[in-house]
Amino acid sequence: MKIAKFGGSSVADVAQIKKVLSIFNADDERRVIVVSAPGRRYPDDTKLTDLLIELYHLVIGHADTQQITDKINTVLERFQSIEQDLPLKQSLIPHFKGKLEHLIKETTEHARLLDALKSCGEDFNAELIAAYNTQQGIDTLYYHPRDAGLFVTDEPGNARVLEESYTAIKDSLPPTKKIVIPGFFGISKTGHIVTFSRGGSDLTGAVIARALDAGIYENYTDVSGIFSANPNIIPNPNRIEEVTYDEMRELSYAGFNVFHDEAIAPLYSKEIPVVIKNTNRPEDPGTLIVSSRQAEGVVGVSCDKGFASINIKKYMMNREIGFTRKLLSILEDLNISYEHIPSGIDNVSIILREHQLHGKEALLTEQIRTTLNIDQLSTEKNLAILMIVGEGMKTAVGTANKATQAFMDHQINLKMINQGSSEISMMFGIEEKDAVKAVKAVYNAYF
Ligand SMILES: Nc1ncnc2c1ncn2[C@@H]1O[C@H](COP(=O)(O)OP(=O)(O)O)[C@@H](O)[C@H]1O
Ligand SMILES: N[C@@H](CC(=O)OP(=O)(O)O)C(=O)O
Repeated sequence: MKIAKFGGSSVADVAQIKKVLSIFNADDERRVIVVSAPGRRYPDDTKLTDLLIELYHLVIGHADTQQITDKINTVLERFQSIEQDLPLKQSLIPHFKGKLEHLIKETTEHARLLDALKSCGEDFNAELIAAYNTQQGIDTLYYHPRDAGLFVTDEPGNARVLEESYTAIKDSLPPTKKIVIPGFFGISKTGHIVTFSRGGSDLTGAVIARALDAGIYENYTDVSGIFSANPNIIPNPNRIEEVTYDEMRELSYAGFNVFHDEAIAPLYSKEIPVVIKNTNRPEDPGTLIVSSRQAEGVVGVSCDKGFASINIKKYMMNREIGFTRKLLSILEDLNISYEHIPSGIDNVSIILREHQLHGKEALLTEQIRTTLNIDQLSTEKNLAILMIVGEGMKTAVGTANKATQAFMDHQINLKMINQGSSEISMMFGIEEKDAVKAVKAVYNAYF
């Protein structure tokens, strides 16, 4: 059995949706598809999810009724134009309109309203696509995550999948029918709609693939696979034929947004392979994500912005038993997650995503100063992290040298270097302003 997920670019308009359905219907093995909300049709277009977020801000900002109505209409017009062009005989627009108005009227808590509105993009799209396929004579069911058994934690905007979902989904979905499921959200045990982080429809597809023990998880997008660097920075980059789960997790974590980094977790323990394919060129082989491969050198160079570093210095830190534990418990108490902890004998840096500091920075630094009696503390922001990734790095000699030489040749100030014990990636901390230059320089050094 194959589970396929189609991203926003694959369902942005009628022409794209028809390509999706021809892929869906071409193979009986392809039983469940997960769809995103309509994405951008042209570069300056707004993703439907972003229109829904704008609607939320108007509602909570007590904008006048006309502005809210206009935004609801803008959302509905995207679906209406899809319906008209298909054409769908029985309009779903009155139903969608009622649902949006009901949510706005009845949802009092802001975080809940945001999640509920954000979910409507994928939800309406799935319902519409299933209805059209049925109209075309292929009996197709639409399954809301509530009915599919996709249960998640209750953290608005950042849901985690609950383990019990896997059996619930297996038990809920009829084994012989074609099914369309909206991506990006699940249902908490208190019955609330909770969304994943942005790009999270990839995760929905992965969860369904694992629950149904799929032979393959196909992830359809607008590029013919994963490239060794972001194609928006490097023109015509090298296409990766095969990449491991571990390599992909590192690459998507640091900016390869073509596949959500959390989507690897449900798949790797069951060794369900993933193929990244192009909806516009389904005949292209794409990129296969697998558990192991014959690896040589570096497979990809990724870079992501928006990091901060808290640099701490204390003489004799290396002799102080329990220092790091106390430091980490401060982060834990403030519910802050970190990314890397490069350290020296008398200093340690905590690298985290800048958004983790929002509203907590003063408290965090104050607690570190007072609890740990340190000598110096400084915070650096606007950092980028560049990663070179490859299972082959374990055995290759001189890999780091190529990157550091590239930084030197291009006058890029290197703020820190870190290599995890798995030796499949190396992280370089640089200033955000150097990010594009650095990717070009390092990519050219390896490819
Ligand atoms: N290394 C990479 N390989 C392929 N695509 C990448 C890479 N890094 C970034 N991208 C971008 O990811 C995009 C696909 O992801 P996304 O926009 O989320 O698609 P979808 O709407 O299908 O989910 C590509 O169009 C490309 O611009
Ligand atoms: N629509 C959501 C979820 C998603 O996965 O979208 P896409 O498949 O277009 O990346 C978002 O924009 O974040």
